[in-house]
Amino acid sequence: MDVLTVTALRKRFGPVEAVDGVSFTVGAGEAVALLGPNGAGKTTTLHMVLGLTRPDSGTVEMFGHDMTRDRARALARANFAASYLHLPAVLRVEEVLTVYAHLYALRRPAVRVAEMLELLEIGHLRRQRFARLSSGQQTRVLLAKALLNDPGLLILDEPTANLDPDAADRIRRLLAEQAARSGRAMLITSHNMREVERMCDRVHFVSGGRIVATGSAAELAGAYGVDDLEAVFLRVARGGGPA
Ligand SMILES: Nc1ncnc2c1ncn2[C@@H]1O[C@H](COP(=O)(O)OP(=O)(O)OP(=O)(O)O)[C@@H](O)[C@H]1O
Repeated sequence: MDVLTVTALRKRFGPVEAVDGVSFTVGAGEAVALLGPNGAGKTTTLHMVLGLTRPDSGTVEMFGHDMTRDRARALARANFAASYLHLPAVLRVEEVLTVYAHLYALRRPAVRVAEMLELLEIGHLRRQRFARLSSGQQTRVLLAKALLNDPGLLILDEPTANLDPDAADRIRRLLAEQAARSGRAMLITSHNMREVERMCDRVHFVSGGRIVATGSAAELAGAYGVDDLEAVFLRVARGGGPA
């Protein structure tokens, strides 16, 4: 069953056709990546998926609910993390997570917050104000917030952008293990091709607001006659086609 169905999404900002007819699905337990050069339309697509940006046309259906008509129910089983999100800066880490645990109407908020502090290895930061954290520490708190409601669909805009290689590796493992165990679906954007190779079952290359290539990392490398996704990216970004 598909948890997310995106159909013919379009969004124009003035003269810029940011998203120009994007369609894809994410199945239960599937990890799907949107890749592409800066300005390709990935974040705009994610924001339309989340109902943060209203599409000019096209539809988004999440867990069978239409995003325009029934946003609250569509999003009840989803969550989102991005390094540009701002959590309440003056609150301490534990307080931030507690606010979200209540917003999500979790049954045992204190227990769940404690679990997330341990899972993301941020227990030692629980009394620090969010604004005072390093960017990598903030990323962990944002991921803790995104996992609080045990989402069936986790949407991540560059999930490890601020993390050191060791922390990024641990977070990738954590997300992949959790997804495998719970059947969680993920929709990810990333500029880290190895991350995508490791985490994602399917990749959509976006260029100029359109999906221009789709497949698993191995399928795409084969189609373009190159060794890995990084090389596919360079070919696609520079206007090259399959071999
Ligand atoms: N709110 C906005 N107002 C005007 N133009 C916008 C707005 N948001 C995005 N754009 C434009 O839409 C295009 C797509 O931007 P988007 O952020 O979706 O790209 P992206 O693929 O996520 O890029 P990056 O890899 O740099 O994050 C860009 O040309 C951008 O300047």
